[in-house]
Amino acid sequence: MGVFSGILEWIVGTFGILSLFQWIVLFSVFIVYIYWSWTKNYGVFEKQGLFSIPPKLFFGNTKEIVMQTKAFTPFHQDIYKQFGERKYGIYYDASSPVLYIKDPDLVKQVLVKDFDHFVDFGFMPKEITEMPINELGLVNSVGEKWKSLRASIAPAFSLKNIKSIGTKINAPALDVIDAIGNSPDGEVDMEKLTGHYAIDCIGRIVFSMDFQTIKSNGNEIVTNGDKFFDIWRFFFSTSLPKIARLFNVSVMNPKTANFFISMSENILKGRNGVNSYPNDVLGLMMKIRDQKLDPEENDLQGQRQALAAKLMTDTMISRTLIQFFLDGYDTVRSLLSIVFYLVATHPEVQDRLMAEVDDMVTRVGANITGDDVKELKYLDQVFHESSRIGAVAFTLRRCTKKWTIPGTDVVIPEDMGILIPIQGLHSDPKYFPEPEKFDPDRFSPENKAKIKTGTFLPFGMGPRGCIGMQIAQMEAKILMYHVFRKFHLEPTEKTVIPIKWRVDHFNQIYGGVTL
Ligand code: HEM
Repeated sequence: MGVFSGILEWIVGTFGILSLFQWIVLFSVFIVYIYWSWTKNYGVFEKQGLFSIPPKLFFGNTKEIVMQTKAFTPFHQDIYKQFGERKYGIYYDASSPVLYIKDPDLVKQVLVKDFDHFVDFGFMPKEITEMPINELGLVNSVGEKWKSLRASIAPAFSLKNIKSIGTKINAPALDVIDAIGNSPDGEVDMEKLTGHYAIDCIGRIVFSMDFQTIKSNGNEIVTNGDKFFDIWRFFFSTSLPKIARLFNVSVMNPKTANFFISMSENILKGRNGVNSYPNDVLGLMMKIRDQKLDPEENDLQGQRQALAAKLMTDTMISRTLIQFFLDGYDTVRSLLSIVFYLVATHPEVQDRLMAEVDDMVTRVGANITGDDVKELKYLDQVFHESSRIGAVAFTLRRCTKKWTIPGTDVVIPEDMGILIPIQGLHSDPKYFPEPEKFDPDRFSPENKAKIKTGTFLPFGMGPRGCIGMQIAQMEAKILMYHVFRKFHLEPTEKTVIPIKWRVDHFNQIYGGVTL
């Protein structure tokens, strides 16, 4: 409603009250403009010899996703197959041609070697990325701003600086154990529970607070976290960025964004009054801001530390805090749901995993630390294999400096998107034989070394790879340890086997994960 009344206000404000004829002319011009701007790029790269999957009017190659007739994972696995043995080609994201890269060496080149040409994410057109209303931290930052921002907040995400992270996460993991134990019929919705766990981990790691999400079976944080993305806003803004910018339509649900902004600001205000630095991520960011970190001996690190202090304003701190909710909730919930689903449906894996966990229990009991986790080798294999099967479908970069596809004369212009098909690579039998099989031994120490670089990317790769990877892995592994220390999981009548994906969500299992 807001958009349409905005458009109407703008028209009336600009042109005054119009006659019916003028309305018809205006509407026709608008339709012709939309059609032209939508289709003007179709076929451009094909003339230079690149293969493409023929685009459908308005949808490009995304019709099944937009119409929700196919889930993200199988959709992207099929697209990957359609490119056959080609190393790259053109994929149409609605009206935009995107360079689709299949070859792992080229993937490495884009994400690491030639990173300077691909600094920005390509999930949103540049026009809307830079709108203040869409500015929610690192993910949305571009160019030099991103570089400085990432360098300044990196210490807050490193495990070295959160030494007690493992111990902190034991508390929410024990709450999960209680919730499973208290389930009256022995049936547990693991998807819901792992989501609550992800929120409580953020509370402990970032704020040293108990949000009590698990204990109270949900709260306002979960309700808002579930509403962060409005699909219509995303499609509207990415398909018609100029109009979205004109009418200030944000990609995120503004009420939800405001909820997290004011929550983060309030916690920070409360802390600013107290002259101490608790041992958590917020405490670390405050130390960076106040230049209270131990000085670095190395010159370069010292310079970075000084730069970080300059950038770490209160606004920056609260934006970074939101990042934890934005990126650390849904992702962790999805991955942990997949872990538990896959283990429950593969008893032989569960037996081996429980044997390893039991051995650790005799030594450390319920108080596992980050260092102990490193010794759980099979658990690590199970985690990696689950993240192969349950990875996000793709990641996107935007070309920030003209780039020539190696060995060709084809020039990729600034602002063009580059798609890295994570799920396609993970499901390619060339790199992962029998890809549909859940086989944690692919990641045994001897096999892991054989995995080709650029083919396994659950957290992306290179300077723009996932900054929360270590935290996410620790959260997942600690919970796996506690759950398999206490329980044996089995599918229920509700469990859909083999795995199927929901069409209305990026990465959730069809039928849920009731175990
Ligand atoms: C299982 C959990 C997670 C998965 C599978 C995941 C996956 C990813 C992927 C695939 C990317 C894109 C990387 C690329 O394109 O190279 C990414 C980026 C990012 N992730 Fe994660 N992530 C997870 C958890 C987290 C957590 C817990 C946080 C923060 C607390 C986080 C923060 C971020 C941020 C800030 C970026 C953007 C980095 C940048 O712009 O420089 N992620 N993540």
